[in-house]
Parts: sequence; structure tokens; C-alpha cells
Amino acid sequence: MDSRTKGKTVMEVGGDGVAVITLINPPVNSLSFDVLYNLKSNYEEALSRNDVKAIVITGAKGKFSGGFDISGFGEIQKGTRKEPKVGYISIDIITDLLEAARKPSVAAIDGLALGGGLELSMACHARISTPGAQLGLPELQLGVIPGFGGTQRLPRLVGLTKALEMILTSKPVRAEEGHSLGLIDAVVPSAELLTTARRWALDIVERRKPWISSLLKTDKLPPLGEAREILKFARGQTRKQAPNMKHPLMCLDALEMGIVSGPRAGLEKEAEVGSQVISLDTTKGLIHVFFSQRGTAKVPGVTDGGLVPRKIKKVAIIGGGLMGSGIATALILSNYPVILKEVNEKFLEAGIGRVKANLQSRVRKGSMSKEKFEKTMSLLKGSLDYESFRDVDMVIEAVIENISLKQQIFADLEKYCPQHCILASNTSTIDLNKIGERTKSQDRIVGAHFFSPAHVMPLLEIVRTNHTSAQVIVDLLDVGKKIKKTPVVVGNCTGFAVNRMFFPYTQAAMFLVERGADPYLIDMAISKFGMPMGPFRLCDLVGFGVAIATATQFIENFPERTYKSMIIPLMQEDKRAGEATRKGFYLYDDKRKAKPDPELKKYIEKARSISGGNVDPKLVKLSEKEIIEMTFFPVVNEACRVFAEGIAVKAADLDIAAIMGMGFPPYRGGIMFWADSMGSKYIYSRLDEWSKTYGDFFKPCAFLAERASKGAPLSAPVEQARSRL
Ligand SMILES: CCCCC[C@H](O)CC(=O)SCCNC(=O)CCNC(=O)[C@H](O)C(C)(C)COP(=O)(O)OP(=O)(O)OC[C@H]1O[C@@H](n2cnc3c(N)ncnc32)[C@H](O)[C@@H]1OP(=O)(O)O
Repeated sequence: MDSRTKGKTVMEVGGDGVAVITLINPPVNSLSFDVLYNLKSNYEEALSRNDVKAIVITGAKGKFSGGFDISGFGEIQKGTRKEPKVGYISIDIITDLLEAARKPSVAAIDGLALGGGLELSMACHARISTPGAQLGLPELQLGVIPGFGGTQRLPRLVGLTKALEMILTSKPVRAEEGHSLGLIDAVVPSAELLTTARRWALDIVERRKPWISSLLKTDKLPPLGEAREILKFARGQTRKQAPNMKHPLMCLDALEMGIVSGPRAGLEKEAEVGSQVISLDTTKGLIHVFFSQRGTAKVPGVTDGGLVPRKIKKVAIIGGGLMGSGIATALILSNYPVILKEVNEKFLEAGIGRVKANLQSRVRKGSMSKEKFEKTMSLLKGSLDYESFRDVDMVIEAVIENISLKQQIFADLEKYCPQHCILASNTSTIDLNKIGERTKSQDRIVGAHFFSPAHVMPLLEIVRTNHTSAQVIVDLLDVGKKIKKTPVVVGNCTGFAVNRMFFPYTQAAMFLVERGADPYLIDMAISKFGMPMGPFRLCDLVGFGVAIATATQFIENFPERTYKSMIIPLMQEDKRAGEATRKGFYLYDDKRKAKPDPELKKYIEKARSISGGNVDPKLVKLSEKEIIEMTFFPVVNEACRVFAEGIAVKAADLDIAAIMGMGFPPYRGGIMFWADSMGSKYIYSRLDEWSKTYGDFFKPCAFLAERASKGAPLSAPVEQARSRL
């Protein structure tokens, strides 16, 4: 393969008169422009050759195709590649050359056919798949729309309602379901895939099998009036679920056009809209997130050294509380045998009960069978001592945040666990060097910071100290992948990356409220911005006990930039501790529905008199934009510090940490990406102005000041960071 080209196709013509065209672009045979243009020329050749009667399209090495090469969107956005004429690929190549050809084609699908891959297969005249292959149109997840005819062909193959579900949720179906839906014509074992596809193609030529053009099918489409109602409902849902994004509605426009005015008009609309969405900011953000998420497992100096992850056969967890039981659930769900250790029978029973409840909720929802439940639970064993730790490969300590208790546990672990065993702590704030102070095992001590609920939340902060070995990081990255978490490797400091970013966010909100801003308007503005909930609702959810414990760590470690608000401690004194006590910033009814509480004013006024701050008329009347800036620019400021200190090695890691750990909206690309969309100069100037008026909490850090002075992006690599990694 030419080093300048990205992928190719090869064509082999058999003695049976079938030309097999194979897509080759590892690792997922994505459809780069090179692959697509190669496919076109192979196809033209196949159509012109007298020895070719039919065509089979397949993918190399067990994968049909993962869709259009996503990096191609980035090239178009940056202007490094000219976008082809609108509709050139979807209409000229896929529809007029492939689907309308005088020779039939069959897609032989192994492993996966996603996005453009599935769309290409839908233009073939039949689809044969191997069992379990993933079939889907996940484009909306990337901010684009199915642009190779998917908006037109999928509804015609599986019906409008199912097509909308697949497109709007981005969720793939397996080949077996695809077969029952009419998307796949036959499911055959891998070894028979090509022979079946070849035979099928010849059968079409010989009219023993039907020659079907998906685009011309109408039998699965509902009558026009019904289709309009279905689409109206889908639009309503989409507006509610994705209020800040345009592309899902634009996708529905293309679908509707096809149903109302016919597939050709639909294809044209799809091509027009498909080209427009590429330059949306939300699309740029989502594509950045796609690659950044995959980039977190690439840690310079760690994963590039050829180390192979060791096999972790058994894991022990210390502490069966909310975190420990959640971690145990995540592990047994991925088939790791787990020992759960507690201090007494009662706690152990409660811990195992929590794991059971986590799994039972899956059974209730229908996502886990009773047999699978039993099998999964059988991987969990309880223990009250360390005897059973003699053959574990990894221990995760998940007890309360008490340094001396953790030190004792790690000293015990060193005695009982084998030499190779990884000693991990789920601490969310405490310095790992302190935790390991009473051991000689600093090289195998690592942080495995899960987020609650641990079996649901997708992020795993892997915290390494200066002593943690690269092998241990590689092992934990592998476990993280196996338990389906996105790992972010960070350095050791109070709060690591996520909690350090979280803290100024909550504090800024407290500051604004003490100076006269309305907490409920702040929550509303932040929810509209795209966070799952505002900071006050979040404090109620996590509980004031946790909020105060975290605040204490920050006040101790970063006193110069902590805004000390008394609102939460004052409420806590009155036994208002958040949702669990049914009273916090909000009042909660039996169904946990939150409503504003007029009594909150009392606590705010008292806190204001303690801090000595005054109501600021400017802050009373903040616009939504100002609320967002005053709460998130301090987060950007802290993210800059984390980056400059080398706690995070890549700005993109902070983007993923903010999205998966804080709930920052992915379509804004993450905290640093979003900040760069506004520019370092602007953010610096706002923080600088506020720090002069309101104090050091807002003071821009040296890194931000330097980047702003050069007009440089915040996400550009740190050249000489005092890296702690
Ligand atoms: C004018 C243009 C119109 C285009 C129209 C068209 O309708 C648009 C599209 O088709 S958009 C693409 C739609 N496809 C997808 O969204 C699939 C995205 N990929 C995945 O979901 C997964 O990667 C997977 C299921 C295909 C494989 O998952 P797995 O966990 O096994 O592996 P990774 O996710 O780590 O991926 C492995 C490496 O492959 C790279 N990659 C995957 N898909 C693509 C792609 N479509 N384009 C480019 N690169 C892709 C991924 O980045 C990984 O790369 P590394 O360098 O990190 O190894």
C-alpha cells in the first residue's frame, strides 16, 4: 500500500464469474476516500468485464467495515481535504453505479457493518452475515448523519419505526435480529460466508433469488399519514432529548423527504444536509471526543514500550460499601472472580447484598437472564480475613477516606498478597504516596478511582505516583478495557483530575449565590448548557457529607484559591443534608421530585453575613451566558493547572475526564476543547477582571496567562511541563 494512501480495495475474479471486492483498511476497514475511489474503479472494471457475472463485496480480516473514515471529517473541517461534490459518493457511486448496475452484488458481512459500511451493504442486492455481527447506523453519535443513503434504505428494509430507533439511538443490532428485521438475507458461519455470498449472487443472476434494490422497496413503509405522525413524534422526542443539537433534526428532514417525495429526492436531501452538518460546532466536538476517548489508553512512556498486560485471574476488594460493591459488580460482570472483604459478618452480608441488588436490577429490566445472574453471582466470594488473598493478582481498597486506616490495610496487603499483586486504592482525594508509606511496595501501588455508581459510570481514573511501574499501569489499563471503562491515566495529587475540576465549579456557584444570584436560575442555565443537572441539584444528590469532606481536602491543599462558603455547613447543622434527608437546596417529595424551597434564602443570608460579602447588583441579574462563564471559566483555570503540572499528559484526556466524570456535554468536545473554541485570551481577560473585583478564587493561573499572551490554544501540548508522570 502506498504510504500516502489510506486503505484500498482488491478484486479477484473467480472461475465462477463472481468478482470479490475486498475492503482493506485496518483496523476496521473504514471507508477512506482512497478505499471509496478504489471501490469505484474495481466496480467499473467488474461491470465492464465479460468474465464477471456478479459481484461480492466483503471486508478483510473478519470485519466488513466500521464506516466512513472518521478522520476524513476532520480533514474536511480543517480544509486539508476538499469535500467531494455533494452526493458524489452516495448518489453517483453507491446508488447509480452499484445499486443500479446491470450485474447484481451481494455483501458478505463478517464482524461489523457500521455507518457507511452498513449503508454500502444496503445498496447491494442481498446481504449475508456471520452470526453476532454488529449492524448499525451510529452516525448521529458523531454529529453527522447517515450520508451514504442510510436515511433512505434502512426504513425501506426494516420499516420506519425500527429505522428511526436504530438511527436516533445509534445502537447496533446483531445479525440474528437483522435477519428477523429483513436487513440480512441469511446468517451463516464464518467459514461459509464467501461461498454462500458467491452462490447467492449467481442465484440472483439466474433469477433463483430475487434481485432487490432496497431504495425501490415500499412494502415496509407505512402509509403517508401514519409516517408523518411517526416522524412528528420522533421530532418531539429529539427536541426534548437533544435540545442543543441540530443534526438529529436535519437527519429527520432527510428521512421525511424520502418518504414524502420519493427516494431520489430523499437521497438529494440527505447529501445536502450531510454536507452541512460537517461544519457544525457540535459535530467538531463529537468527532474530537471519538478520537480522544480512544487516545486515553495511549500513554507516552508507558504503552509505547512494548509491555504486554499480565493476566489478572483473581481480584480482591476491600470494603463492601457503595463503591466497593459497585466495583465488585463491574468486575464480576466481566467474568473476574472476586473476593469481597469486610470487617464483620453484618457488613459482609450487606456488601454482597448490594452486589446482588445491582445485578437483580438488570434482571428486572430484562437485560440479564436469571441463569446469567446466578453464574455472575457465583464469581463473588466473601471473606473476613486476608487468608484468601494469597493468590490474588490485584487488590482494590475501597474503604472510607481515612489515611491511617488505609496505611494499615496496605501494610497488611504487603504481608498477605503475592509479590506480583497490584495494590490499588479507590481513594478520590488522598495522596497515594501517603497511603503506601508503611510498605516497601511503592512500585505496585496505584490509584483505581471509580465514579459512583461504579458498575455504571464509564470513567476510571488510573492514578500513578512517581514510583508506580509502567507494567502496573499497562495491567490496569487492560482490566479497565475488559470491564468496559474508559481509563484516563493521571498523576498523583489531591483530587486528581476530575475532582480538581469539579471543585471550582461548585464553589463558583456558591460564590454567585452568596453575592445575590438565584441558585435555581443557575441550575437552570447549567442544565440548558447541557450538564445533566446544575451544581445545587448535584450537591443534593451526592449529599452534603461528601461535599464537606471534599471541600475540607481542598481548603487544606489549595487555600489560596478556595472560596469558603458556609451555605452547606449551615444547612447540614439544621439536618438538611441533601436529597437523602429530603431537604437541601431543594425540597423533595416521595417521588424524589425536586422543588425550590423559599427557606433557602435564610441560609444564604446567614452565609453571606459570615463571609462578609455583599449582594452585587451585577451578579443578581446575570444572563445565562454570564452564569456559564462564571461557573465554568474557573473550571478551565483549574484544568489548565492540572495540565501544566503534568497531572494529565494530554489536554484531550481532560476533555474525556470532564465528559465522563463531570457530565460535561460531549457535543461541546470537553472542557479544554470548549475553552479553545472561545480562545485563551477571552477566558483570561474575563477571569482577570473578576479576580480584580471578587478576589483570588478567579485569578487566572500562570499557564493560562502565558497561553493568552501568545494567543495560543490551551490544548497545545505542554513542552516542558513539570510532569509528575
Ligand atoms: C462525505 C462523507 C459522508 C459519510 C457518510 C457516512 O454515513 C458516515 C459514517 O459512516 S461515520 C462512521 C460511522 N461509524 C462509526 O461510528 C463506527 C465508529 N467505530 C466504532 O464504533 C468502534 O471503533 C468499532 C465498533 C468499529 C470497533 O470498536 P473496538 O472497541 O474494537 O475498537 P476501537 O473503537 O478502539 O477502534 C479501533 C481503532 O479503529 C479506529 N476506528 C474505528 N472506527 C473508525 C472509523 N469509522 N474511521 C476511522 N477510524 C476508526 C479507532 O479510532 C481505533 O483507532 P486507534 O488508532 O485508536 O487504534
